[in-house]
Amino acid sequence: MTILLLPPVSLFPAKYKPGAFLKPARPLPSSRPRAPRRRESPPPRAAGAIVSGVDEDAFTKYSGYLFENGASSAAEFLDEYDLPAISAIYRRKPVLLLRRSLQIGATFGRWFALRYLDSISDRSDEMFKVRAAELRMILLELGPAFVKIAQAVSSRADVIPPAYLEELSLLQDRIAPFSTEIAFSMIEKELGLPIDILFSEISPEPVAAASLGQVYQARLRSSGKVVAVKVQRPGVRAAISLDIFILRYIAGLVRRAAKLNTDLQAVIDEWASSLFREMDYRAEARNGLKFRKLYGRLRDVFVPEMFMEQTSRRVLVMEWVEGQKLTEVKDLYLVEVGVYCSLSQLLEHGFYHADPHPGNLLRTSDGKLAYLDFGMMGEFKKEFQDGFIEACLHLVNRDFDALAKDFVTLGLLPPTAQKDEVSKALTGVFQNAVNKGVRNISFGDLSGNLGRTMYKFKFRIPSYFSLVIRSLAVLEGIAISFNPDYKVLSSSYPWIARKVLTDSSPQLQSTLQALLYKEGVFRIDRLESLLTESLRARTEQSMVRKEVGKTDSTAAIQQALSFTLSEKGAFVREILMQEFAKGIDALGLATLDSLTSAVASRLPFAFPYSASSSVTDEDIANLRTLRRLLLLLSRLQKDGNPNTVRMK
Ligand SMILES: Nc1ncnc2c1ncn2[C@@H]1O[C@H](COP(=O)(O)OP(=O)(O)OP(=O)(O)O)[C@@H](O)[C@H]1O
Repeated sequence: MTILLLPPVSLFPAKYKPGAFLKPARPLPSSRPRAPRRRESPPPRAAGAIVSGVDEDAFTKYSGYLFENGASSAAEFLDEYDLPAISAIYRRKPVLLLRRSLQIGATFGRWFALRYLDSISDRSDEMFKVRAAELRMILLELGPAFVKIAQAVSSRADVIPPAYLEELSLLQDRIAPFSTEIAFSMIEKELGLPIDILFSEISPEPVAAASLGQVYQARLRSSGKVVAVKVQRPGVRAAISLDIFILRYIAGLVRRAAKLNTDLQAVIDEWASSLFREMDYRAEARNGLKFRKLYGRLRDVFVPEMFMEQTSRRVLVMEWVEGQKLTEVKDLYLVEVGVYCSLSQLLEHGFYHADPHPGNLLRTSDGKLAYLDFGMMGEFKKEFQDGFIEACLHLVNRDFDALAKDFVTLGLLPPTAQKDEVSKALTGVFQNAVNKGVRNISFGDLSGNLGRTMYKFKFRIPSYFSLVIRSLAVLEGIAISFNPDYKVLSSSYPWIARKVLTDSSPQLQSTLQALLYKEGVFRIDRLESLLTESLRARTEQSMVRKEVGKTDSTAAIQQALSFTLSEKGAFVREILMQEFAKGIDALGLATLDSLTSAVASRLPFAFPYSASSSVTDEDIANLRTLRRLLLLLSRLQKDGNPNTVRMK
C-alpha cells in the first residue's frame, strides 16, 4: 500500500500555502510494514516530532502506564461520562489510584514548595517567569485533564497574571504529538479503509497537536478537497476518567475542609460531561454542521465544512482552513465581527461556541474570521437569553433593584437571597463602573468584582453562564492584548438595545415597558438612548450581515426609517403612537388655549372662562415629549446616513 506524496507546491493552489506542513515526499508510516493488528493496539512508547519543546511526550508515557495497569481497556470505551462505571473501574485498582494521586500531589506539592521558598527568600518576582514555565511543564506532564483545566482559565487575562497567561496559552496548541504510525493506524481502523484510498495526500507529520487529538493536512481522494484530519490521542478517555475520579475526591475534601458554598464535585461532573461529549468527534461534526448553517451566512465569518462520511468517534475530517491565529494578526475588525457573531450565537439562536479560545479563532487568508473546534457547544435557553438582556438593560440604566431580581432569574443568586441587601451590594459593585459610562465597563473586571462582593449572598456562576461570560471575555481578552481600551460591553450594548426594541417575547416587551415608564410617566430619554444605540447596532450590523444588492449606507437609512414602521418595531410603534397621540392632544389643547386667550384679549368684555386652566402640567410634559420625539425622529433620519460604514 503506497501513498503518492507529490511536492506540495505543484498540487495545492497557491492560496493554501501548505508547504509548511507537507514536506517533500517520503515514505509514509502506512507504507512501512505494520505490526499485526490487535483489537486494542498498545499505546505508543515514543513521540514523533517535537512540537512544543517538551523533550518527551509525557502523556504518551502516562497513557502507556495506564494501559499496562489495565485501566484503559474498560475506561477507553466509555461513550459518555458515567461516574458509576468509572468508580467501578478504578475502585478495583487501588494501587493505580494511589500512585496517580501521589504523582499529582507530589508534582503540585513540589511546585508550591518552590514558590514558598521563593517568597521567603524574597525571590518571588525574579523567579516568577521560571515558575510559570514550570507550571506549564507540570500540566503537560500530568496529561490532558490538567491541560484542559489550564486551557479553560488561560484566556482570563483578568484572573491570571500575565507571565502565567503567556505560558498557559502555549498549552492551546503546542503539545507534543503522538506517533504518526499510531495515528494512521487509528484512522484506518476507525474509518475502515486504507489511508491511500481515503486520501490522495496526507502530511507526513501532524500540523498541530492539541490536548485531545492531533491534526493532519490531507487531500480527499474522492473530491480532491483539502481537509484537516483530527485523530484522537490513544488512551485519552482512560487517562481523563482516572484524573476526574481523583479530582472529584479532592474536591469533596476541599469543600468540607473549607466549608465552601459551591458544590465543587457538581462543577467537576458538569465539566467532565462536557469533556466526554467533546471526545466524541461525531458529535463535534454535527455541531460544526449546525454552526455553519446558522452563522456561516454572516459576513466575514467562515465556518469549515464537515465531512460526516469520513468521521467517526475518534477521527474527524473537515475542510482545511488556511489562516493565522487572530491573536497574531491583531485585527480589531475581526474581533468586532467575533463579538457580533457571539451575540448572534447567544441572543439569537442560543447555540454557541463554548470554547472560543484564541487557538480556535483564525484570520483566513481572505480576511475572514474562521471558527475551529466545535467540540464544546453551549445552549443558551430563551428564558436565560431574555434574563441576560434584561440584566444588561437594568445595569446600564442603574436599576439595581431590578438587577437583583435578574440575578435570581439567571440562577446567580438563590431565591432566598435578601433582595434589599443584594441591591445595595450591587450598587456598590456597579455604581462606579456605570457612572464611567457603558463604553468604559470592562467585562472581565465586572465579573471579577461581582464574584468577590457577592460571595456572602451565596453568589454562584452556573456552568452555562460561565461559558457565556467566557465566550465574550475571550474576545475582550484578545482585543485588549493589542487595544487596552477595548470593551466588549460597549460593542454589545447596541445589539442588546436593538434586541429589546424588536423582540416579540412578552418578557422583553414588559421589560421595555417597565424601562420606559416610571410611575406612568414616559421616559423619552431612555427610548432616545435605546433607539440611538440600536441604530449603531443596525448600522454596524449591516457590515456584518450580507446585504445582497444594497450598499451599506442605503441599508442603514432604510433600517433607521423603516424600523418603527416594520413588523418588528410594532411594540415600540405602539408606544410611540400612544405618546404622539398624547402630545397631539396636548398640542390641540394648547393651540385652542392660545387662540382663546388671543381672542379673549381682543374682546371688549371679560371672557367668563380662564383659558390657562385647561392646559395641565401633564399636557405640558406631553408637549415636551412630542417635541423631543419629532427631534429624535429627524435625528435618526440624519444618523441613518453614515458616511463611514466600513470600520476596516
Ligand atoms: N480545519 C482546520 N484547518 C486548519 N487547521 C486546523 C483545522 N482544525 C484544526 N486545526 C489546527 O489544529 C489545532 C487543534 O485543533 P482543535 O482545536 O480542533 O483540536 P482539539 O483537540 O479539540 O484541541 P483543544 O485541546 O484546543 O480543544 C488548531 O488549533 C489548528 O491549529
